[in-house]
Amino acid sequence: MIENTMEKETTLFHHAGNIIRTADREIRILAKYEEPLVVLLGNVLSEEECDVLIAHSKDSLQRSKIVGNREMNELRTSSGVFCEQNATVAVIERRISAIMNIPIVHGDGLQVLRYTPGQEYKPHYDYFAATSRASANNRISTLIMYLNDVENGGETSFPMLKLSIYPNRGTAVYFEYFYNADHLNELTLHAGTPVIQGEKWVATMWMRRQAYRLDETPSW
Ligand SMILES: O=C(O)CCC(=O)C(=O)O
Ligand SMILES: [Fe+2]
Repeated sequence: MIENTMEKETTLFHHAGNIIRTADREIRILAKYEEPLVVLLGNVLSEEECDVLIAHSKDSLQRSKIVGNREMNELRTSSGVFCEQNATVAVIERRISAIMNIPIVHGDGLQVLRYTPGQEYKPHYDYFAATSRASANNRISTLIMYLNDVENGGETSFPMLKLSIYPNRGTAVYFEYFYNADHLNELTLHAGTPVIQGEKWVATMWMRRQAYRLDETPSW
């Protein structure tokens, strides 16, 4: 793709046109915020895939409670698990890799979060601070997939862009934050606003600059 002459920074999102054709699905581009790039995507997951991810994670959430490694912090009050591999997860990860245009071994793994009423994810960045050890192989892009329709609340909001994405089953939001101009990265501050009514389920993939996983069939 030919870059704009207006000193536009590089992007990984090289998809032209209205549709991203992956091996098994046509993803629709619904909306775009140009800089920092935030793209709303439709038809990312089928209803069945959403259900499989929720059911699969429900079990793991249950198990992690039994083991007692309950996670508690003020920033994020939802509960989350990294998905164990299965056939559906493998198919979804291949699709995610095509959308994000990065090999899946750069990914942290598919994390599923569940929010109940009152739960939220306060404003944060997905990348690590330059001073942290994790920043040696920092995150560069995010895909948040919405696994269910939420009755009320639970938007993903970008307060500095004054932009809110409402959770709709099967859709996703993509954004990236490896700009040379740091202020653009800082504009990707985002939050999962409190769920008011119903439950909210999302699956998130964070990509790293370099390979992160050892192979394509890790066990978390
Ligand atoms: O739940 C949301 O809308 C936001 C999730 C999020 O920011 C993340 O998983 O990094
Ligand atoms: Fe986030």
